[in-house]
Amino acid sequence: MKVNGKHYRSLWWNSEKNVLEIIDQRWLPHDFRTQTVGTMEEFADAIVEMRVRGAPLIGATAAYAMALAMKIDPSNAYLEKAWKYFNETRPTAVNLRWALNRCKDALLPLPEDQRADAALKLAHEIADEDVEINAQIGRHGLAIIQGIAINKKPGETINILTHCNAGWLATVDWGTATSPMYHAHNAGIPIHVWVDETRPRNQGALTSWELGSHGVPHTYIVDNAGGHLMQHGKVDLVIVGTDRTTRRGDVCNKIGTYLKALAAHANNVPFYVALPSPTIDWTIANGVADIPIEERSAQETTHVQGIMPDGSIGMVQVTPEGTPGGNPAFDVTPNHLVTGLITERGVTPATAEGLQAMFPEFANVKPAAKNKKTGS
Ligand SMILES: CSC[C@@H](O)[C@@H](O)C(=O)COP(=O)(O)O
Repeated sequence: MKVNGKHYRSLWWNSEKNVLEIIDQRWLPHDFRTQTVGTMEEFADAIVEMRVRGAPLIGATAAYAMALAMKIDPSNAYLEKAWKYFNETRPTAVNLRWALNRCKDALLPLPEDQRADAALKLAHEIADEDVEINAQIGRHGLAIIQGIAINKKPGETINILTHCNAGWLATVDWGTATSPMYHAHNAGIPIHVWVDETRPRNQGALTSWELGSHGVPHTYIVDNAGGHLMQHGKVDLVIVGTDRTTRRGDVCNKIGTYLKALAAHANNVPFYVALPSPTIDWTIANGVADIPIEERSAQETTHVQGIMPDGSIGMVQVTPEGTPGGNPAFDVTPNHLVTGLITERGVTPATAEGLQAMFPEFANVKPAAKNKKTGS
């Protein structure tokens, strides 16, 4: 996607310096800063501190992290150590484990002297695949938006609500939930996006920045406005992303998504979830019982970052001194509240049968004994 007229992915390989470059998302939307990531600690920190964030981007970053690990030490022991080290960075987005497993499975059979090159090649492949997957999600999501447009008057705007940032910043490019929006906008369909602010980290500000850069009309709203807008017919559909989808179609996404799904259900508003297949955890069915929910620092709830009167980026406290804050970062929306899952292969009902029909190669994955704390 474009930033000040220049095309960027959310991460890219700098072949002159032989390092990964990322956008440090902690400073957005106020400042566009890029950063090179060249050590194991920098990779882990980038994920933990949410310099990179969003399930698919976390997965792609982890693949580059494994490439670095293999450059440092291509032994089996270091491969296992790196897998464990990075797998513990964030617990909920299953794309992290998916990417680490894919790297491990591909690298273990290789002789050690081939692993560093193979790992880097694989990381590039995972990043490129993510872009293609998200473009496909956009094409399938576009068909849904076109279906809604048919029932509108010519030129009438379609209002879409989204939560968090499941945009190009959360992926390598296009985004998941935003990809149908970009495709619809590019196709000349008049859309307008209600952007939930998404407390406590305000990922909605990232979504607003993205949509604004691409010229997509949007309005930033407080998290609690969605139900009211739906009651008054001001939302035609909801599209959100997901960090982990179970094999029966329960979806785990940024905290507050569940409330949007409940409101959508009560108001007959279609509620779609856009996801690349690496976000599906085929080993679990019941998302509420089995998906590990990340609990982040209370400071993310008691403080808010923004532009200070002197133009610098600063943090202000919004609660009385010493107020305890609770910060579960994700929630689970049960499958019966989901109208459909928009995947790279098409749109499927959020059911075990629907997902298995779309991805038959995973039909026989065995349920794993789970460690709910780590999801592994
Ligand atoms: C395409 S991204 C889907 C999800 O990862 C996104 O909606 C989300 O919840 C991101 O959470 P974050 O905590 O900002 O990493």
